[in-house]
Amino acid sequence: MTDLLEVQELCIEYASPRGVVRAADRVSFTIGKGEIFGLAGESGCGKSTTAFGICRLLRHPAKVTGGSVKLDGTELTSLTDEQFDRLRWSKMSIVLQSAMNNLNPVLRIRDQLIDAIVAHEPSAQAEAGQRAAALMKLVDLPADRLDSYPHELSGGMRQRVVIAMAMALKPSLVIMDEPTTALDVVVQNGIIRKILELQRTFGFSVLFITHDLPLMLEMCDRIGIMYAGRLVEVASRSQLLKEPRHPYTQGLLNSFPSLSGPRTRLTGIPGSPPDLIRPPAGCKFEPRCAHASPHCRSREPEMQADAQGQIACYLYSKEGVYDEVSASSERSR
Ligand SMILES: Nc1ncnc2c1ncn2[C@@H]1O[C@H](COP(=O)(O)OP(=O)(O)OP(=O)(O)O)[C@@H](O)[C@H]1O
Repeated sequence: MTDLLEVQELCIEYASPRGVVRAADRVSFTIGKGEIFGLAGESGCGKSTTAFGICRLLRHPAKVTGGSVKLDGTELTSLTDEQFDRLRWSKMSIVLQSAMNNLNPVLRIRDQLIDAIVAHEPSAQAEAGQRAAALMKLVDLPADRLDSYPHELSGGMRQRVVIAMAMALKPSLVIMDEPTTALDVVVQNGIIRKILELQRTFGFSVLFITHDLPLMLEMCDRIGIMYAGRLVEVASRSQLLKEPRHPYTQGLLNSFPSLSGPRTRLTGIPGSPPDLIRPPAGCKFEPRCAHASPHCRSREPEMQADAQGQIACYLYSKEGVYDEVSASSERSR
């Protein structure tokens, strides 16, 4: 599969009165053309910061301090704001948790859709009204809702409008950060089905973020697991369902009940994530890890690729195995 998005060593920091929070720490992953890629991890691990860094929605005091983001070969980090604005919506669009954050409360839906189209395709002025109506149809909303203001629509309808808007210019990448979290389960299901249908029809790639791990495992082709600002494992959905490898991934998956498998006791993960201002020197998960060895405390494992995906854990690297062997022979002396 050809890569559409290539994120390399992305670093994002927040300056705070207590010190610098490194919310995304050398994050690297790729998303293939037409692929749905998920970012998962506990609250505060840096998922939204990473996504916002990619689509340049970070606000002060957040700052990209290093790394590279390429979309279809174009380096995004060096674009001017003006160049980036041209690319946003046309090549990359964004669907956020609360539709009210995406929509202008004082503009009718029709005007918002037309504005989005004409801002990037000035020549489409004459046909923009028709295109707006077609977009409403695409997300199963009646055309007369074009005359509504956002507050006159239900939460589910608003989110459908936002999805329609994200589709307006046929982008190659859609970033979805908790697109259904604020909605009830039934509405949520309808929206997810719609997103998948549109994705199959248009073939765009998706960067998908949700707290709902079962949903992520259902939707995504590949998933990156983040912990304390670092990606610790990247693997296909089938690999994660069959054999999650990183102790953190295993803990995360054990925190959710399975709807289809046998009933098992939910174990969760003891402890809490580290302070990102003063993270541990070695593996950031080491203080909570049942498999930690002395090596894990002294140096952070690097992400390594193998047949099952990518993993940053000494349990799966020769370096860690050798260290564990020498540590145990020292212990037995
Ligand atoms: N304005 C800010 N100033 C300082 N630190 C911040 C700020 N915004 C976010 N952070 C920190 O950055 C880290 C990453 O936050 P982020 O919101 O990206 O995580 P997340 O994984 O998306 O969480 P959630 O799932 O709750 O949305 C957190 O530790 C958070 O406390």
